[in-house]
Amino acid sequence: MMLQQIYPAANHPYQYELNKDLHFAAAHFVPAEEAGKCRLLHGHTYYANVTVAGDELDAAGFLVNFAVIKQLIHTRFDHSVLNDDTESFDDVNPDRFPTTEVVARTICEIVQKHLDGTANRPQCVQVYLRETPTSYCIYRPKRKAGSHVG
Ligand SMILES: Nc1nc2c(c(=O)[nH]1)N=C([C@H](O)[C@H](O)COP(=O)(O)OP(=O)(O)OP(=O)(O)O)CN2
Ligand SMILES: [Zn+2]
Repeated sequence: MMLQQIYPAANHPYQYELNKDLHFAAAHFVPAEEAGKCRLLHGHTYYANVTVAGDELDAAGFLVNFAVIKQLIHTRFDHSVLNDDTESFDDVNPDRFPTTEVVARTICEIVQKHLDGTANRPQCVQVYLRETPTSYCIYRPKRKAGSHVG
């Protein structure tokens, strides 16, 4: 069961906004000297809140099915070693190390890729990702020219 929590509001111009909480267990390491003990393989239960917004609903009256958001992320990352997911992460480029920041951005990108293929094309405007009881990151994609993100 998820802890019910109020998250920081995403700034966007849309009429509808939905939020999906989900969690997954995963191991990772951060291959940087600066990461200290986190250079060693260790695990977390990640708690994510994904925010999707838009003006148009689909044929079911959804912005996007909550279950689809969970399936996209949970199936991909639950009980995985993030560093082994070479489609999203690598151990050479810091912008692809599986840090909280990069994992949050990656979740947003995975969700947006799905949304871009839907008829109503809503936007993933925020991903809140908690890695430990004391550490979390919020990723908000920048507005793209010609879109309403942001
Ligand atoms: N900006 C970031 N800093 C750190 C990240 C990260 O992803 N982004 N990751 C780590 C470690 O992977 C670790 O899992 C989390 O670190 P930390 O919050 O320091 O964990 P602790 O439980 O030791 O923290 P307490 O303050 O004792 O609760 C490190 N930094
Ligand atoms: Zn960690």
